[in-house]
Order: sequence, then C-alpha cells, then structure tokens
Amino acid sequence: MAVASQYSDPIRIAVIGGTGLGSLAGFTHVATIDVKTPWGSPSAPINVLHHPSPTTGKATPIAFLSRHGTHHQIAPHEVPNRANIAALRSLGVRTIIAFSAVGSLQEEIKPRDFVVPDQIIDRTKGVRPFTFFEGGMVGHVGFGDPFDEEVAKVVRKCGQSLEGDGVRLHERGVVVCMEGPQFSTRAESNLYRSWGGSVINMSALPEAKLAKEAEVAYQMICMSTDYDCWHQDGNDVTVEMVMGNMKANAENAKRFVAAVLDELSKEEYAELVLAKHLEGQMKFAGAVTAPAGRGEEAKRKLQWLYPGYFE
Ligand SMILES: CSC[C@H]1O[C@H](OP(=O)(O)O)[C@H](O)[C@@H]1O
Ligand SMILES: Nc1ncnc2[nH]cnc12
Repeated sequence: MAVASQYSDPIRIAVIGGTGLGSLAGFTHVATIDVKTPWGSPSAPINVLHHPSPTTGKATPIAFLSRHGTHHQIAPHEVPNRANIAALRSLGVRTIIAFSAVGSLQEEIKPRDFVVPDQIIDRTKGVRPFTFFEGGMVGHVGFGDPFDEEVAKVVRKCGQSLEGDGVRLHERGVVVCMEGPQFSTRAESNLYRSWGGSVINMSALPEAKLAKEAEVAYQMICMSTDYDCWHQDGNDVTVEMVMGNMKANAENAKRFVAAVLDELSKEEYAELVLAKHLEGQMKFAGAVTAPAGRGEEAKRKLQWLYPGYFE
C-alpha cells in the first residue's frame, strides 16, 4: 500500500536507528516524509509509524530516522546531524530515543548487554558541524547533563522489565564518542578505560549537542557489540563482530525500543514528551548577539528552526 508523503499532526517522539537497527517492525507505516532543512536533507526520508497507546488505544505517531541512511551508506563523520535534528524538530519532535551499537570498555559490560548512558566524553576531532549557532548568531547552551534524566528513568524502567528475559541492563554509563571511522588504538582504548569510560561509539556527538540546542529531550540506548581492543581475550573489534552481535540480539533491541515507545505513548507521559522543561531555553541562550550584529543568513536559518524566537 502506498504511504502518504506528509503528516499533518505534530509528531512528538522520534527514534534514531543506528547500526543494525535500520527499521522498526510491528508498527503501522503511515507516511514517509522528505524534509528539507536550511542545513540540507537528513540521512534518509523520515518514516512516520503509528503505534497504539497501550492505555487509550489512540494511535501515537513515531518518527523513525536511520542515522547512516537507508543503505548504511553514510559514515559516522558524514552523518548530517544538523539536518537530522532540525528535520525532526520541524515535525514537532521533542523527545528522541537514539540507538547505538557500542564497544565495551569494562569487563562487566558484556557483548549484547544494554547500557543507558548518563554522560559523554568528546573525542571527536572538530570536523563535524556541531552547532546551529554560528555566522553571526552566538548561542551557548548548558551541556552538563547531555542526556535527559526524566526520559532515562522511563528507559531504565522498560529495560528492567525485560531483564531476565534476554536483556542485561546497565543503568548508567559514560559513552566515549570517538571520531572514527577507524577503531581505536589499544593505547587509546586503555586511556578511555582509565578515564572511566564505560562504552565507546562514533555517533553520540554532535547528535546529543544538537538535540540539546533544539530543545529536544534526548536519550541514547546503547547495545554492546564487542570489547573494543583492550581485552585480554585478544579478539579485537571488527565490523563482522559488531554486525554479528547486533543481528543476534536484534530482537531484544527491538523489544527494548518498542517497550520504551509503549511507555512514552501513555497519557501520563504526554507532558514529558513535549520537553516543556527545555522549551524556550534557546531564546535566551541564543540571544547573546545584539540585533545590530546578527548575521542575516544565520538569523534566517534559526528563524526556520525556532519560529518566533529571533524576530
Ligand atoms: C559498524 S561499527 C561502528 C559504528 O557502529 C556504531 O554505529 P551507531 O552508533 O550508529 O549504532 C558506531 O557509533 C559506529 O558508527
Ligand atoms: N569498538 C567500537 N568503537 C567505536 N564504535 C563502536 N561501535 C561498536 N563497537 C565500537
């Protein structure tokens, strides 16, 4: 059946799928939207899925975006993060559940375990565009807590309910986000361990920074696929290892994400998914530049992203 190319109601919840999670089964696909933003096109067209709320039965729309593109043709340093986050915000999204395949930096986080991280260490190299505020519009947003603690509580509760049923959960953790696309050296891997890193990936940043600027509550769910290259077992990470573990545990990953969507679709979270606690923060954090000094092009782009903020 052909699906629509537009969706008129605001969509509040999105899933960004990562390596091995290119789609979500068990939902009704109602639209595929090609969004164009002032920062270009997102990684892929955005699929709108309908999910019946477990309490009211009413369909909750979910936006699904594949981070690396429909065919996993976009490398981590090429992901159009600004377009991705801007496109989702423009559809009304205020809560993002982002999925990521990660290497484990700690013995107790075994391959196929899940981690709900609460911190990030930035090891990207400044080659990825990482802010909406530039070119004559200066803005500074707080990033002490890169993830949304209220959304994280819901995610942890869902993970706990699946524990013992194939899911092993680590309720907190520090993600080291490296540049890639090459994996780390052994010296780097050991350094990150000494810094207290729990897991490592190539995609938490600038995704989380841009979500924060876009006033979107953002939480990542990580699935461990390997022990990177620090472990004594000598099995250094390979793409086959990552893909093999993702594939073997895909059902659990999908069940986990579906459980989170079930929960967030409940009436009691209607306020939370609107991220009211973040609404309006950029009006002030992004108003450092006096009107006389504002770049026209930058202002035009930000007016698209935050209608009414910078008139
Ligand atoms: C294919 S291994 C490295 C690749 O896997 C992770 O992707 P994602 O975070 O999108 O699940 C990691 O960040 C790297 O991009
Ligand atoms: N070891 C690793 N390093 C970086 N990103 C990863 N994604 C999955 N495993 C990884």
